[in-house]
Amino acid sequence: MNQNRPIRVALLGAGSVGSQVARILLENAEELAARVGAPLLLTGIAVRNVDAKRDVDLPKELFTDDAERLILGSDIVIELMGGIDPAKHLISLALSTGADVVTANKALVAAHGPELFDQARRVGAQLTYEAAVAGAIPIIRPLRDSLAGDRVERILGIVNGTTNFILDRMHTRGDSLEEALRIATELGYAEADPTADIGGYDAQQKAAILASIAFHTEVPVELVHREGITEITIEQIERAKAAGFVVKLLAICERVTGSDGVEGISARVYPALVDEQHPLASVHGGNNAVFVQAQAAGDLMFYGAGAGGVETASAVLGDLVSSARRRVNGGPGLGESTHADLPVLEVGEITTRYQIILEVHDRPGVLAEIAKVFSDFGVSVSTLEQRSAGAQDGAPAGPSAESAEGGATLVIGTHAATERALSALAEALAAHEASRRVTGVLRVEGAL
Ligand SMILES: NC(=O)c1ccc[n+]([C@@H]2O[C@H](COP(=O)([O-])OP(=O)(O)OC[C@H]3O[C@@H](n4cnc5c(N)ncnc54)[C@H](O)[C@@H]3O)[C@@H](O)[C@H]2O)c1
Ligand SMILES: N[C@@H](CCO)C(=O)O
Ligand code: NA
Repeated sequence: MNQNRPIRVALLGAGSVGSQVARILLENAEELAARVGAPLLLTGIAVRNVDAKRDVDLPKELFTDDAERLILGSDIVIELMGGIDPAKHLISLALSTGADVVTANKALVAAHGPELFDQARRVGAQLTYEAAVAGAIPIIRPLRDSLAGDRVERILGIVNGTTNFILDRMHTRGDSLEEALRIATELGYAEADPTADIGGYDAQQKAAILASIAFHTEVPVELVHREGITEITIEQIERAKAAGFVVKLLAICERVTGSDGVEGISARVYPALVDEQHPLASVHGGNNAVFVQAQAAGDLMFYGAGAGGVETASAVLGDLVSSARRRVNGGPGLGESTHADLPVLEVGEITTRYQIILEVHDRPGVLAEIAKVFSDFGVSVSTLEQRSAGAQDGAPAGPSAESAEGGATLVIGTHAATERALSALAEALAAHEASRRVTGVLRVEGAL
């Protein structure tokens, strides 16, 4: 029998995630109490509209539209409303009373994490956010605790379920981006405004959070280079497939040395070609995976559901149990360490590889002219494939209508070079009089 007083838990938000958290809290109350050493008492659920119809049947008397009142007197506040306002104010209010806070709000943690962590530290409270990155997959805690004695070198993550679902559908079924997004939204993966997903903003926030923890450095979200998937075409996907690649939206966080020899870090998000043999290539649907390379541990892969209400509720409840145990047993709150304070280098400084698909005039000397552009920019070609108009390569459409009148398509893979040199090269190729059209420029990541 449990002798400890109940832990008072307030829930803010009862949407996809919040309603599942409430359901599990109520259904598994006995088991959770046994694990914590005290009952977890759900004191209320703050929502916008108490009468709204919900997918999960929860006791009506728990609902309130007065979040501030609910927070006062709580031991732990779970924020699952999303957005910056009023979530930030409410979390700050909760921390000011000494309550621990659990949140899944990556937008808030990425933009205002440091000030909230500071506030938590000052009052000896704990602010945890396992669900904010890669949903159900344990990744925050492994990076912060399990790998705290190692040196993380690189993280390569598929951290947005919506875009992974879309790219996977485009790759495996030839769906359009719009059609695949519609289904991802129905499945509850997409953000309220799906621009956050397809524009890469959600992954950018997650990359900022991952890089901050992995490299013990505050990484402001605006220093994370971001490109979304809105420009990706079925043609690019098919070309990638024919060349043995898949297109994935990657969050990449790594230690890098800048051109001036300064050690720093890079955090960036963009769609990239991944070799079909790479473990990240087999991450399908709305799943996420985070591939971590650490000095002593070597390669680690964390894989599972990165989105979805009930799956994400698992991560929220894990944080809740952690805070509740601390309430029962005492001890300091988990804190963030930012002692390394490494500079975040601009994307131009990083080294990567490109695959460029270029439609050129099919006439003598074109290859030599194109090769000269590469050498002018100091970029070396690693693979070159030329396809004449109408060649069967498994790719649809391929050469444009124009190229049927005597054009050819070049698929050029580069060796590693700086992003600055590669992007200047791609621009010069597009402007070159031998070229008709650049149909695709994608980085190649995840060398095997
Ligand atoms: N859905 C997922 O798969 C997923 C996965 C990981 C993280 N997250 C994060 O979890 C959080 C919640 O996501 P969700 O999908 O459950 O959202 P949702 O839109 O389904 O639910 C939001 C809930 O918050 C309430 N709410 C919003 N603004 C409010 C306000 N001003 N006052 C009172 N109540 C308010 C709404 O009434 C609703 O009950 C977000 O931060 C999201 O980024 C979601
Ligand atoms: N919209 C997000 C939800 C999980 O953070 C995604 O698709 O991954
Ligand atoms: Na997680």
